[in-house]
Amino acid sequence: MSHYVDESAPAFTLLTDLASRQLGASVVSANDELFAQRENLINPWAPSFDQADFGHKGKVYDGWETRRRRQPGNDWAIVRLGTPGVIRGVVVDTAWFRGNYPPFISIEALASDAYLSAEELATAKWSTLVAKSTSVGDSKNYFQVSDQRWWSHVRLSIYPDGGVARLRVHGEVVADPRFLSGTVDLIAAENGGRLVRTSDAFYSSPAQVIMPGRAQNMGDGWENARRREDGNDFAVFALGHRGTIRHLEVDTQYFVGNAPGWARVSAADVSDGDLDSAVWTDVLAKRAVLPDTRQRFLAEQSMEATHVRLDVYPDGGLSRFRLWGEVSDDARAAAADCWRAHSS
Ligand SMILES: NC(=O)NC(NC(N)=O)C(=O)[O-]
Repeated sequence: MSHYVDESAPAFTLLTDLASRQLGASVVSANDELFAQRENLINPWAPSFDQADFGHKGKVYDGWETRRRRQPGNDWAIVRLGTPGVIRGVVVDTAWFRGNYPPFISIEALASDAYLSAEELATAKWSTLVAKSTSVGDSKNYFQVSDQRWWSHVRLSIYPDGGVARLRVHGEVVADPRFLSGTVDLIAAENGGRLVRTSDAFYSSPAQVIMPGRAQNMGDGWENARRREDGNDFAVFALGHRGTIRHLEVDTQYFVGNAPGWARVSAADVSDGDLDSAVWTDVLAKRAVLPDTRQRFLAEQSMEATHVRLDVYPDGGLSRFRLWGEVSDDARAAAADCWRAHSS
């Protein structure tokens, strides 16, 4: 599940993929999927292709593919996002679809805090985020979005038919404030936590360690390269909302021969936005950690924080990182304002 970083891609691709299966998204419905199943659209890994792989219905593709259309109209698929969010850009990846990609696509969205059925979605009111636009085959097609509202579902339309390997919907999580009460994971992507800096994401990105649930394998965590120079690897995360950390989880499961020897977690209140002058305070002083073990620690400091820095020594990977605590009252009020202000 490697989270490769493409330096030439637009900046919005560094934001959370709200449509990823890793975040809990699903492909609710599609009008056709004869050649290849719609669920492939949201696989977190890069699309693959096997020249020799044919099934009963034709060439096997790692994507969503409809039949050749013989009637007027167009094909579509609907994705329920893993969490609601403001969408900053969309990637329609037609990897491996060369003679069967859709020449045009469009993206619409809707916002609902209900669990809408496929039937309800079919008759719902959709807003256009990307008007009908050209797409090319075997490529990542990037579309910037400037709308400021939050959305819960997107509809990808393809004209007239064809195949799309992946749909990535990048943006900022807008957490439902009703679920920010009590003890929550302040760094969880589903609560708005996000990676802002890292020393090295050679094999896979630290953005994965804040995804929901347990890691499925080593590829579902953060793995840097073997460090051959001085220093140590690190990742800096913004918490979804300012809060007080009470206990932490440093989970090295699946990292058997490549777990860090030691880890340290420090926190800062960067409410002024100046990360470069942040003053970091240890919430977990540097300590030895075990391989392949979910380790829980009490926070050594009670302080309000907006950002957290995870240092690993000298290098090494983690599968999950959790920071349990309470969102501060003013941050929860701000989240409620954001939920209301951005709703459509
Ligand atoms: N070689 C193909 O990909 N052909 C067809 N698609 C599949 N999946 O077989 C088609 O017509 O698009």
